[in-house]
Amino acid sequence: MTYTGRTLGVGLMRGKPFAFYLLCSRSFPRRRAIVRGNAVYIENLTKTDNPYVSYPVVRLLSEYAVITNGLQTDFIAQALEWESPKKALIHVLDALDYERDEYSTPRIAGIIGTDGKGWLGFAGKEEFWVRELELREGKAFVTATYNLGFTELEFPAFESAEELARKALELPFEKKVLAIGVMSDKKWKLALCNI
Ligand SMILES: NC(=O)c1ncn([C@@H]2O[C@H](COP(=O)(O)O)[C@@H](O)[C@H]2O)c1NC=O
Repeated sequence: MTYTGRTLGVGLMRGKPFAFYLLCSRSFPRRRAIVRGNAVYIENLTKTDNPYVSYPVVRLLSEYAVITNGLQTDFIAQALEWESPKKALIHVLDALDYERDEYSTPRIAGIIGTDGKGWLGFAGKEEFWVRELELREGKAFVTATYNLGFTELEFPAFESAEELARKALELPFEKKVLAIGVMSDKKWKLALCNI
């Protein structure tokens, strides 16, 4: 199995756009996800000065859901008030850049639209990209902080956000901590699942 760190996918299941966030962590496995209103936050439960391990991970807007591995979630959500998903990802990821930690951890970000569109972005030390994606039935486009690049997975079928989060937690990656599932089914459906 591969260690991918924070792993993020966007896809389409039975015509419904979905996103998942799989938090894998070697260094800070004691975390939890908390839902507050239209947002989800990751809270680190061990004492540390590391500024990157507690953050807003999901923000649900009327037309878009934003999911990322850092504080860029809220900046991207704000930028969507005046610009396209593609430009919001380019501007915010370029401005914030990769994390200044010992791994130069990339910032990753995903957006899904209620209309079935999807976007992924990646800001690493050596690599920067933003992709506008044609989502395909039963598949997910996925990226991660480490060792994955950009790939497309066959995603196991699910009926609900709860099942989506459970399936994300079954993906064959190392050191899984928790998963979050978001799908658009008339309104946003959101679920959390711990290992
Ligand atoms: N978003 C997160 O949940 C998160 N967790 C850990 N990091 C960063 O990545 C470094 C490596 O963490 P790990 O060994 O758990 O993969 C940490 O020191 C921290 O700077 C994170 N930053 C980005 O992914």
